[in-house]
Amino acid sequence: MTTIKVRDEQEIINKLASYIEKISNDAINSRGRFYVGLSGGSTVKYLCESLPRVDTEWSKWVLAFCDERVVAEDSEDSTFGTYKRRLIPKTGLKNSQFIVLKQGVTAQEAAVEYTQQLKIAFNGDNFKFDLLLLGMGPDGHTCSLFPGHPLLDEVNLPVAAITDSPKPPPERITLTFPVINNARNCIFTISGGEKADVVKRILKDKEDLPAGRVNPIAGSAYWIVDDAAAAKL
Ligand SMILES: O=C1O[C@H](COP(=O)(O)O)[C@@H](O)[C@H](O)[C@H]1O
Repeated sequence: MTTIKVRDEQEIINKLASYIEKISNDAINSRGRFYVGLSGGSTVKYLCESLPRVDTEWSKWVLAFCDERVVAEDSEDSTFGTYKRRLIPKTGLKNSQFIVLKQGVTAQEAAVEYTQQLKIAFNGDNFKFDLLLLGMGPDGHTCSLFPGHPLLDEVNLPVAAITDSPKPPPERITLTFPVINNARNCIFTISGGEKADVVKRILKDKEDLPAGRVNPIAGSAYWIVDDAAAAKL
């Protein structure tokens, strides 16, 4: 786990852009594709600012979601819907490069169908992302993996449904830890004083909270944290 302390949100955006540029170009040069997982919440804001600056071959990107809300695509809560409106027009990406949630089905059905789409994208069962772009809530959740939830211990399903998310909306799908910790790189972007406590609990006190379980077996985890969020380290 590497902690990168930066001054403010602008520096988070700068740092994120340079990491993404390097990781995407390394992946494209070595394997011809760049597999990336996106999160919702505050990560959207950082990616909408940093990705348009990245010098990369956009056509080689394959984009999935670390978690997604089971809502209509035109809902404010849809993570893909938000990227579609706010990010795609600012980059060379096309809608068709995103692996999106099937509409009009239950969370369980959506998780099964999403798994099928990932099998096609990865050409098999080994879902190895080059990069997962992660956020963390003030309770320590990441993706839609919440403290104390049984999904933290899911070892069989690569993508699981959750219908009792403590943070609305309640119905979501999420990658599980076997896939998260199979990634080559994970990057958290964390800002703001309201996250200072949980940042300390995880990075200093080593408390067992979901975001602290992100520890890729053969990869790297980076925490880009601004001064306010790092205040208690
Ligand atoms: O609900 C969610 O929350 C987390 C954290 O959000 P943040 O706004 O505190 O950064 C986010 O990473 C996840 O994708 C989202 O569905």
